[in-house]
Amino acid sequence: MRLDYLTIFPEFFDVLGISLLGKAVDNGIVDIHAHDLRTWTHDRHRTVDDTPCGGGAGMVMKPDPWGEAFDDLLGADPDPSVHVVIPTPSGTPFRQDDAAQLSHADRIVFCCGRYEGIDHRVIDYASEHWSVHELSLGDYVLNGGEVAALAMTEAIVRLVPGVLGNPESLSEESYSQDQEGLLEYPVYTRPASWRGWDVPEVLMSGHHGHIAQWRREQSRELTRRRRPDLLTDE
Ligand SMILES: Nc1nc2cc(Br)ccc2s1
Repeated sequence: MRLDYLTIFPEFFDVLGISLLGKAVDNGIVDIHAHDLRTWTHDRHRTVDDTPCGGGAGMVMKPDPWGEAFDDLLGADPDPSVHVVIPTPSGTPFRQDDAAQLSHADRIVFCCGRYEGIDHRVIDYASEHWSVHELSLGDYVLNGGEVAALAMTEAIVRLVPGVLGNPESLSEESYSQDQEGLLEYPVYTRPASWRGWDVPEVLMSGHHGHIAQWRREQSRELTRRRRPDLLTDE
Protein backbone atom coordinates (compact mmCIF):
# COMPACT_ATOMS: atom_id res chain seq x y z
CA MET A 1 0.00 0.00 0.00
CA ARG A 2 1.31 3.41 -1.00
CA LEU A 3 0.17 6.46 0.98
CA ASP A 4 0.77 10.01 -0.25
CA TYR A 5 0.05 13.19 1.72
CA LEU A 6 -0.35 16.57 0.03
CA THR A 7 0.03 19.30 2.66
CA ILE A 8 1.73 22.63 3.42
CA PHE A 9 3.06 20.99 6.61
CA PRO A 10 4.71 17.71 5.47
CA GLU A 11 6.59 17.44 8.77
CA PHE A 12 3.25 16.50 10.39
CA PHE A 13 3.72 13.06 8.87
CA ASP A 14 7.20 12.38 10.25
CA VAL A 15 5.37 10.71 13.15
CA LEU A 16 4.32 7.88 10.85
CA GLY A 17 7.87 6.53 11.07
CA ILE A 18 7.28 5.64 14.73
CA SER A 19 5.85 2.47 16.34
CA LEU A 20 3.55 0.08 14.48
CA LEU A 21 3.25 2.13 11.34
CA GLY A 22 7.02 2.60 11.36
CA LYS A 23 7.45 -1.18 11.44
CA ALA A 24 4.97 -1.54 8.58
CA VAL A 25 7.11 0.89 6.57
CA ASP A 26 10.33 -0.95 7.51
CA ASN A 27 8.70 -4.25 6.49
CA GLY A 28 7.69 -2.79 3.15
CA ILE A 29 3.97 -3.33 3.84
CA VAL A 30 3.32 0.40 3.60
CA ASP A 31 5.14 3.04 1.54
CA ILE A 32 4.66 6.60 2.83
CA HIS A 33 5.38 9.87 0.96
CA ALA A 34 4.59 13.34 2.32
CA HIS A 35 4.73 16.22 -0.17
CA ASP A 36 4.88 19.98 0.40
CA LEU A 37 2.12 21.48 -1.74
CA ARG A 38 4.29 24.57 -2.21
CA THR A 39 6.51 22.41 -4.45
CA TRP A 40 3.90 23.12 -7.11
CA THR A 41 3.87 26.91 -6.75
CA HIS A 42 5.88 29.20 -9.01
CA ASP A 43 5.77 32.64 -7.44
CA ARG A 44 8.32 34.17 -5.11
CA HIS A 45 6.05 33.80 -2.08
CA ARG A 46 5.08 30.21 -2.97
CA THR A 47 1.40 31.19 -2.69
CA VAL A 48 -1.18 28.45 -2.12
CA ASP A 49 -4.23 30.54 -1.16
CA ASP A 50 -6.34 33.45 -2.36
CA THR A 51 -9.43 35.39 -1.31
CA PRO A 52 -12.80 33.60 -1.63
CA CYS A 53 -14.91 34.34 -4.73
CA GLY A 54 -18.20 35.83 -3.55
CA GLY A 55 -16.52 37.38 -0.51
CA GLY A 56 -16.43 36.10 3.05
CA ALA A 57 -13.79 35.69 5.72
CA GLY A 58 -10.54 33.81 5.39
CA MET A 59 -8.71 32.39 2.39
CA VAL A 60 -9.30 29.50 -0.01
CA MET A 61 -6.62 27.12 -1.34
CA LYS A 62 -5.90 27.81 -5.01
CA PRO A 63 -6.61 24.94 -7.47
CA ASP A 64 -3.39 25.21 -9.53
CA PRO A 65 -0.90 23.68 -7.06
CA TRP A 66 -3.26 20.75 -6.41
CA GLY A 67 -3.75 20.10 -10.12
CA GLU A 68 -0.02 20.12 -10.80
CA ALA A 69 0.60 17.86 -7.80
CA PHE A 70 -1.99 15.41 -9.15
CA ASP A 71 -0.29 15.52 -12.55
CA ASP A 72 3.09 14.62 -11.03
CA LEU A 73 1.85 12.03 -8.53
CA LEU A 74 -0.97 10.38 -10.45
CA GLY A 75 -0.81 11.47 -14.08
CA ALA A 76 -3.94 12.38 -16.04
CA ASP A 77 -5.34 8.90 -16.73
CA PRO A 78 -8.44 7.96 -14.72
CA ASP A 79 -7.88 5.10 -12.29
CA PRO A 80 -10.70 4.25 -9.86
CA SER A 81 -8.32 2.04 -7.87
CA VAL A 82 -6.62 5.23 -6.64
CA HIS A 83 -8.40 6.62 -3.59
CA VAL A 84 -8.20 10.37 -2.92
CA VAL A 85 -9.19 11.15 0.66
CA ILE A 86 -10.07 14.73 1.53
CA PRO A 87 -10.55 15.29 5.28
CA THR A 88 -13.14 18.03 5.69
CA PRO A 89 -15.64 19.11 8.37
CA SER A 90 -18.33 18.85 5.69
CA GLY A 91 -17.48 15.25 4.81
CA THR A 92 -19.38 12.07 5.53
CA PRO A 93 -18.48 10.57 8.92
CA PHE A 94 -15.36 8.39 8.77
CA ARG A 95 -16.30 5.04 10.29
CA GLN A 96 -14.69 1.67 10.90
CA ASP A 97 -16.27 0.36 7.70
CA ASP A 98 -14.50 3.10 5.73
CA ALA A 99 -11.20 2.12 7.37
CA ALA A 100 -11.86 -1.53 6.51
CA GLN A 101 -12.66 -0.76 2.86
CA LEU A 102 -9.69 1.59 2.44
CA SER A 103 -7.36 -0.97 4.06
CA HIS A 104 -7.68 -2.96 0.81
CA ALA A 105 -6.55 -0.04 -1.40
CA ASP A 106 -3.20 -0.15 -3.16
CA ARG A 107 -2.94 3.64 -3.31
CA ILE A 108 -4.39 6.41 -1.13
CA VAL A 109 -3.65 10.13 -1.57
CA PHE A 110 -4.62 12.32 1.39
CA CYS A 111 -5.30 15.96 0.43
CA CYS A 112 -4.89 18.06 3.57
CA GLY A 113 -6.63 21.39 3.25
CA ARG A 114 -6.05 24.48 5.36
CA TYR A 115 -7.66 27.90 5.68
CA GLU A 116 -11.36 27.86 4.69
CA GLY A 117 -10.81 24.82 2.47
CA ILE A 118 -9.77 23.81 -1.05
CA ASP A 119 -11.27 25.33 -4.26
CA HIS A 120 -14.11 22.92 -5.00
CA ARG A 121 -13.00 22.43 -8.60
CA VAL A 122 -10.07 20.40 -7.25
CA ILE A 123 -12.59 17.91 -5.83
CA ASP A 124 -14.61 17.99 -9.05
CA TYR A 125 -11.48 17.31 -11.14
CA ALA A 126 -10.28 14.52 -8.83
CA SER A 127 -13.74 12.92 -8.85
CA GLU A 128 -13.53 12.61 -12.67
CA HIS A 129 -10.26 10.68 -12.40
CA TRP A 130 -10.09 8.75 -9.12
CA SER A 131 -12.24 7.47 -6.24
CA VAL A 132 -12.75 10.51 -4.03
CA HIS A 133 -13.78 10.34 -0.36
CA GLU A 134 -14.65 13.57 1.48
CA LEU A 135 -14.54 12.38 5.08
CA SER A 136 -14.98 13.99 8.49
CA LEU A 137 -13.60 12.73 11.81
CA GLY A 138 -16.40 14.23 13.83
CA ASP A 139 -18.51 17.30 14.50
CA TYR A 140 -15.70 19.68 15.29
CA VAL A 141 -13.37 21.85 13.22
CA LEU A 142 -9.60 21.48 13.15
CA ASN A 143 -7.12 23.97 11.67
CA GLY A 144 -6.37 21.64 8.79
CA GLY A 145 -6.72 18.16 7.44
CA GLU A 146 -3.35 16.83 8.66
CA VAL A 147 -4.45 15.61 12.11
CA ALA A 148 -7.52 13.98 10.57
CA ALA A 149 -5.34 12.31 7.90
CA LEU A 150 -3.08 10.90 10.64
CA ALA A 151 -6.03 9.45 12.56
CA MET A 152 -7.55 7.95 9.42
CA THR A 153 -4.16 6.53 8.44
CA GLU A 154 -3.80 4.71 11.75
CA ALA A 155 -7.35 3.35 11.58
CA ILE A 156 -6.74 2.11 8.00
CA VAL A 157 -3.18 0.78 8.17
CA ARG A 158 -3.65 -1.20 11.40
CA LEU A 159 -6.18 -3.33 9.47
CA VAL A 160 -3.69 -4.21 6.72
CA PRO A 161 -2.57 -7.85 7.09
CA GLY A 162 0.86 -8.13 8.66
CA VAL A 163 0.79 -4.74 10.40
CA LEU A 164 -0.59 -5.80 13.78
CA GLY A 165 1.33 -8.49 15.69
CA ASN A 166 -1.90 -10.07 16.93
CA PRO A 167 -4.68 -9.68 14.32
CA GLU A 168 -7.05 -11.63 16.60
CA SER A 169 -7.36 -8.54 18.82
CA LEU A 170 -9.06 -6.73 15.93
CA SER A 171 -12.15 -8.92 16.22
CA GLU A 172 -12.88 -7.86 19.81
CA GLU A 173 -12.58 -4.11 19.33
CA SER A 174 -15.31 -1.53 19.38
CA TYR A 175 -17.19 -1.25 16.11
CA SER A 176 -15.69 -4.52 14.78
CA GLN A 177 -18.04 -6.89 12.98
CA ASP A 178 -17.41 -9.67 15.54
CA GLN A 179 -18.55 -7.24 18.22
CA GLU A 180 -21.79 -6.76 16.23
CA GLY A 181 -20.74 -3.10 15.86
CA LEU A 182 -21.10 -2.57 19.63
CA LEU A 183 -18.72 -0.76 21.96
CA GLU A 184 -15.98 -2.90 23.50
CA TYR A 185 -16.60 -4.31 27.00
CA PRO A 186 -14.46 -3.05 29.94
CA VAL A 187 -11.12 -4.85 30.27
CA TYR A 188 -9.09 -5.77 33.38
CA THR A 189 -5.71 -7.27 34.24
CA ARG A 190 -3.79 -8.10 37.48
CA PRO A 191 -3.82 -7.38 40.38
CA ALA A 192 -7.22 -8.90 41.29
CA SER A 193 -7.77 -6.09 43.79
CA TRP A 194 -6.48 -2.53 43.32
CA ARG A 195 -7.12 0.41 45.66
CA GLY A 196 -10.32 -1.22 46.86
CA TRP A 197 -11.56 -2.09 43.37
CA ASP A 198 -11.82 -5.77 42.41
CA VAL A 199 -11.80 -7.45 39.02
CA PRO A 200 -15.37 -8.74 38.35
CA GLU A 201 -15.56 -12.27 39.78
CA VAL A 202 -16.81 -13.82 36.56
CA LEU A 203 -13.52 -12.91 34.85
CA MET A 204 -11.62 -14.88 37.51
CA SER A 205 -13.96 -17.91 37.25
CA GLY A 206 -12.29 -19.56 34.28
CA HIS A 207 -15.78 -20.30 32.93
CA HIS A 208 -15.45 -19.20 29.29
CA GLY A 209 -19.18 -19.34 28.58
CA HIS A 210 -20.03 -17.13 31.53
CA ILE A 211 -17.21 -14.75 30.64
CA ALA A 212 -18.38 -14.45 27.03
CA GLN A 213 -21.97 -13.83 28.20
CA TRP A 214 -20.84 -11.17 30.69
CA ARG A 215 -18.79 -9.43 27.99
CA ARG A 216 -21.72 -9.42 25.56
CA GLU A 217 -23.98 -7.95 28.25
CA GLN A 218 -21.38 -5.28 29.13
CA SER A 219 -20.99 -4.32 25.46
CA ARG A 220 -24.72 -3.99 24.96
CA GLU A 221 -25.23 -1.98 28.18
CA LEU A 222 -22.32 0.34 27.39
CA THR A 223 -23.59 0.84 23.84
CA ARG A 224 -27.15 1.44 25.07
CA ARG A 225 -25.90 4.13 27.44
CA ARG A 226 -23.29 5.85 25.23
CA ARG A 227 -24.20 5.10 21.63
CA PRO A 228 -27.86 4.03 21.30
CA ASP A 229 -27.52 4.97 17.63
CA LEU A 230 -25.37 1.87 17.13
CA LEU A 231 -28.09 -0.47 18.38
CA THR A 232 -29.90 -1.89 15.37
CA ASP A 233 -32.48 -4.02 17.19
CA GLU A 234 -33.93 -1.49 19.63
N1 LIG B 1 -12.69 18.05 11.31
C1 LIG B 1 -11.95 18.72 10.37
N2 LIG B 1 -11.66 20.02 10.37
C2 LIG B 1 -10.93 20.41 9.27
C3 LIG B 1 -10.51 21.70 8.97
C4 LIG B 1 -9.79 21.91 7.82
BR1 LIG B 1 -9.21 23.68 7.43
C5 LIG B 1 -9.49 20.90 6.93
C6 LIG B 1 -9.92 19.63 7.21
C7 LIG B 1 -10.63 19.39 8.38
S1 LIG B 1 -11.30 17.90 8.98
